[in-house]
Amino acid sequence: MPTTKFTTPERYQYHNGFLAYHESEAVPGSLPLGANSPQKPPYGLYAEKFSGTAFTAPRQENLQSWLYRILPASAHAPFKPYTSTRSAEDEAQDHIVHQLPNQLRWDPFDVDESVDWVRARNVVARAGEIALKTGISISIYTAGRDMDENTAFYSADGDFLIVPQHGVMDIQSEMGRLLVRPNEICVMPRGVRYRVTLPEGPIRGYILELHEAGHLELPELGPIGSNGLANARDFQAPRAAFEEATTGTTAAPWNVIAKFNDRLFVAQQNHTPFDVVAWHGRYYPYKYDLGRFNTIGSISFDHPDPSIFTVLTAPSSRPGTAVADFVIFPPRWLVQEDTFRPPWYHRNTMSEFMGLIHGDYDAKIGGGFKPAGASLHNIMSAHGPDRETFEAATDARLGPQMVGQGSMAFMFESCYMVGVTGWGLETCRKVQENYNADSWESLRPRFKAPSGSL
Ligand SMILES: O=C(O)Cc1cc(O)ccc1O
Ligand SMILES: [Fe+2]
Repeated sequence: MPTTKFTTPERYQYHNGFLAYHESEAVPGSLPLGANSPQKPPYGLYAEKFSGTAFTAPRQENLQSWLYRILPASAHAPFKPYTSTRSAEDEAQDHIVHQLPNQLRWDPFDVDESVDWVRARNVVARAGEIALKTGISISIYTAGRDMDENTAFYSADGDFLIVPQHGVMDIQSEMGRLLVRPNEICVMPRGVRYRVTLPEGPIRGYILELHEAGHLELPELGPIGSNGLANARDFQAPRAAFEEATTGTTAAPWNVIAKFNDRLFVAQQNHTPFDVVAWHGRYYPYKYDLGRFNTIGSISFDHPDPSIFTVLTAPSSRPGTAVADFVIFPPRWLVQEDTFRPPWYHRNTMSEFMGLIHGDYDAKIGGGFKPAGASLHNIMSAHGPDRETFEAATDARLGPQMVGQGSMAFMFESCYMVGVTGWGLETCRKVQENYNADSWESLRPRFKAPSGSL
């Protein structure tokens, strides 16, 4: 099978390891020795602490970094609302959340080439309260333009788990540069300032926004042992890289755009935010190549729970119950004997939002679930293979079988009931009217009572 694994172009340099403690210096000697905040940090840099968890969060969960930069992030004018191109009524309409028990499926979302990363996102499903640090938002992003020169963006609303479906993202962040391509994912933590450019044209993809306090983790491996699924060494963080600050009256102004409680604000400053010469800590953006996922499955019988495909999980306070799991369905061999191999028909106490990066999803061979589309099976909304998949799997002669070749479906699974936004239901115009009819309503009873039993 070997799945394609990406290599790294020379221009990008990474540290490897999942939430490992990294030290990164763009200029040798710019990290202070044996102290975080000496009276005079090396080379006249300012020291800045960047907290991703409460100061007193338990050691294992505690994510903080120290940044050594030319000017501190606070050196900017006050934030003002960022002007919107749409009316307040339209925006309000798009954000209303509708709780619905229906199974939903969307055709591929259109790319809006007129916007950049700042305006790229449309929330399709949501739970919780951003200001209380609870819940998640699921968005579709599309863009056709680089972010303006001298512009940086950050979100105070939570970590972004970015799942590109189309197009390449070149991300210049405070901590360094990341190249993110479809079949890779990127986690951009709350607060990190960054600028997105599109070296190969338009982009489209999905974002899981984690409003909940806390961060994505690797799942426990239990009896699997010490390796498998997403391996820690395959997560890549940027190495420190900086631009010279330009200060004084000749400096071009910079715009820092903040997403704050789902509203955009802008503040001006006369120096680049990308002036971090060195950093150390565990709070930083990172990326992961889904082609490196070590997929594990049944080698005997029955269809295992999809939790074996979890890449990252954001735990709730209830053990084993996730605020959000990011689960993938990579190419894999199926060998189970006397088994209905696709997913079972099921109802789930968790909500399941699915997307498709490329290829076909093996539980929906009847068509209709397409790359750049999506589906939502909310809490206790019944679902499972479509009729075509059911019939093919029931009648198949079982032998070793490769599924998902050239394909990558994924699921954001959450313990929350997610509401569908006005944008997701109406504005995007992608909801499939015939999802139930096309998938399940044509299933016929196959029950035959044994003779003499009635
Ligand atoms: O519904 C789906 O297609 C996702 C899914 C896949 C699987 O293998 C088992 C359970 C499940 O919800
Ligand atoms: Fe499911």
